[in-house]
Amino acid sequence: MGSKNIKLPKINFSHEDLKPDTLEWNQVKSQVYKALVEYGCFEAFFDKIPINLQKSIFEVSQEFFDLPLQTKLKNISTKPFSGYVGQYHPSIPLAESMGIIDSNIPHKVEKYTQLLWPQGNPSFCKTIQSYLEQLSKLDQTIRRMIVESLGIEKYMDEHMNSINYSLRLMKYKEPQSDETKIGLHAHTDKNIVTILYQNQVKGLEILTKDGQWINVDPTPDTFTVMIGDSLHAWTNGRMHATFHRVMMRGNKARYSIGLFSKPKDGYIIKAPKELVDEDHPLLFKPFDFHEFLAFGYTEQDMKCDFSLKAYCGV
Ligand SMILES: O=C(O)CCC(=O)C(=O)O
Ligand SMILES: [Fe+2]
Repeated sequence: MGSKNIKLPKINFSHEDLKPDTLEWNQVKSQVYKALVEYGCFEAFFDKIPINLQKSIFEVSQEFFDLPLQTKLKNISTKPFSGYVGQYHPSIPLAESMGIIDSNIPHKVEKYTQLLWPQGNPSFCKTIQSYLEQLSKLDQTIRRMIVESLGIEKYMDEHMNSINYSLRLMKYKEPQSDETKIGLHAHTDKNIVTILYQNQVKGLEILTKDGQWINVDPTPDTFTVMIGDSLHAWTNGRMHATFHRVMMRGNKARYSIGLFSKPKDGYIIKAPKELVDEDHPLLFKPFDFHEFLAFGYTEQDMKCDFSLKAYCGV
């Protein structure tokens, strides 16, 4: 049941000088920590995406989804859920998505653009790159604050350098009836941190720890930040990984864009020893993210509520 009363915490990242060791930084950091322990999620007010980029990111996304199916299918990937996925599953026919993996690596976005538009599409390429460049600063600020809050600064460089970014464009068709239809089933993300942005069509819901679904209702300059399983594991359970889903209503298609920080190939996720003690026994055995990801799409995973626990719970 959706609850109308609870609202996600909203945190302002748009101070002029949000730099480590300032009063502003420490204030925002304590809000981030509190929100992530309590909800694993918050809304971030972030003004580094200029209005023209806020607009063009959805324009290029729509341009992509309007391509003929044959063209979209050129972006297929050997990694699960990474390339173009026409339908995640027959039970959620409204959803369609396109992943650009490791999009922070130079020339990756050029390569995807070239594949889809051999004649070139500089505005697609540039829009995706600028969006990634700006929004990844928010991801970095948040992860830095998390490491500081946990008092494990000696792992700062290792943690900051352990990730790559994937960007995923998503479209959910309008339900074409008065009913509410499922857009995406309830799940936790498997990566480190996810930052979601949507055109102004609502649909995202998150589950609170006490089992209430709350609607997320962002504005054009707010982004929804949530913790994935891998960061939950790395922090030995201190950061909550949020269950979320998409419910579609009304007569407008919903477009959303996800920025996913995720461990680099071969990086083993292992909670720092400083976070493990008698009161906080180790929750998960060390694991390889990409192997966990592959497990995530097996039948065994589909049957359990919390696949991380099934995969490597102690
Ligand atoms: O479209 C959204 O807002 C949510 C997407 C999502 O949860 C995901 O891709 O993991
Ligand atoms: Fe998700």
